[in-house]
Amino acid sequence: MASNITSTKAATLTAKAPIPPKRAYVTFLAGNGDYIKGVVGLAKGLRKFKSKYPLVVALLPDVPEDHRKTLVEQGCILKEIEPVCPPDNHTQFAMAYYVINYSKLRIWEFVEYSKMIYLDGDIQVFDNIDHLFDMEDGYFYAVMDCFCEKTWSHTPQYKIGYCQQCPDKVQWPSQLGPKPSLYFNAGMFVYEPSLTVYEDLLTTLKVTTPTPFAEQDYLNMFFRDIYRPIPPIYNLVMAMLWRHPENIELEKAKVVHYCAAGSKPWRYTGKEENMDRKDIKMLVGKWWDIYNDESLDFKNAVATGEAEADEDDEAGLQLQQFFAGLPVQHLKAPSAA
Ligand SMILES: O=c1ccn([C@@H]2O[C@H](COP(=O)(O)OP(=O)(O)O)[C@@H](O)[C@H]2O)c(=O)[nH]1
Ligand SMILES: OC[C@H]1O[C@H](O[C@@H]2[C@@H](O)[C@H](O)[C@@H](O)[C@H](O)[C@@H]2O)[C@H](O)[C@@H](O)[C@H]1O
Ligand SMILES: [Mn+2]
Repeated sequence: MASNITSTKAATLTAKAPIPPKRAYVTFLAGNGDYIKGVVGLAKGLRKFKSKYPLVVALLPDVPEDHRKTLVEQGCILKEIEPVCPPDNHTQFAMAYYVINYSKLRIWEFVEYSKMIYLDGDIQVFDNIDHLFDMEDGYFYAVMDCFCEKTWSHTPQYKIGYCQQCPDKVQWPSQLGPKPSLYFNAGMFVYEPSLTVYEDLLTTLKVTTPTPFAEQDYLNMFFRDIYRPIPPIYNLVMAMLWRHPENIELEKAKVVHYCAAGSKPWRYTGKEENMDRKDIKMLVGKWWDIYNDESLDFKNAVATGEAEADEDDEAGLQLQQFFAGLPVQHLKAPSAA
């Protein structure tokens, strides 16, 4: 009898126990090429800095079995997604392969998670960033991009030398209409999965003409009203090092985005423009240190019983100070996105 009472009581208690909101990092993997190395490196970097949350990998059907096995062995949670194709159009994407990046939109369907941080496979973390999950709900958080690379040569801002990183250097001419809204790099962002937003994203995409930066342009348009910039230490877009060094504190970078041409560590030759810089060589070396560190392999980390992440309160405080300094228009209530 006692066991029944116990089990009934336990069942009642369990039924009432609130389910804590689930959080995870998420990245995107397509093809059978070498981006697998980027994702393995990212999984090991998150582990090195004791993140409390798992890494989900949204992968396209063309990711081969051996790559999937490697990811599972590194403790990743695999979720296969169907490709998302933009409307037929003859847009010249900044990089031809950007067309596959629309498939990133599938991560809004991962509603088993209340909040996720998306990180490109060519990103590495160099500190614990779990505190970003505690930012106020209802906004889309990401780091502002730069318009100065020739990948932007198709845009009016590039043509007149305007960049949001230094808005006073070249004034936006009124004859070009309103100044462009703040624009984020879509290699890293903090978002909340939602089926209604997911359906809206896919429906709106059907009637949106594709543009050179593919899903990055699309996400900037879609989330314009709830976008909140976060400090560049959370997504060091490599070109900032030579385009806007005054905005960068390299030693404080918690997230580095190897997005400049020739900067992918696993393909690095040092031959492309700017790739012979000392800071680039240092960042590529730091990426390889993590990638080659066998103690960070999942099987070894489990064996040594890695400790839980200890929240970095100082970083959370600095983030609040950053928001306090934001112009008022970025603090307005979120509209339905
Ligand atoms: O062949 C590819 C190309 C891209 N990606 C994924 O798509 C993301 C966006 O592409 P990329 O980072 O090369 O764009 P960039 O940030 O350099 O413009 C990558 O980080 C990967 O996560 C991939 O898995 N396989
Ligand atoms: O599909 C469009 C891509 O656009 C972005 O990359 C670009 C962009 O940031 C430019 O500003 C840089 O000049 C360039 O180097 C960089 O590759 C995202 O990082 C990537 O994830 C993806 O969304
Ligand atoms: Mn990238």
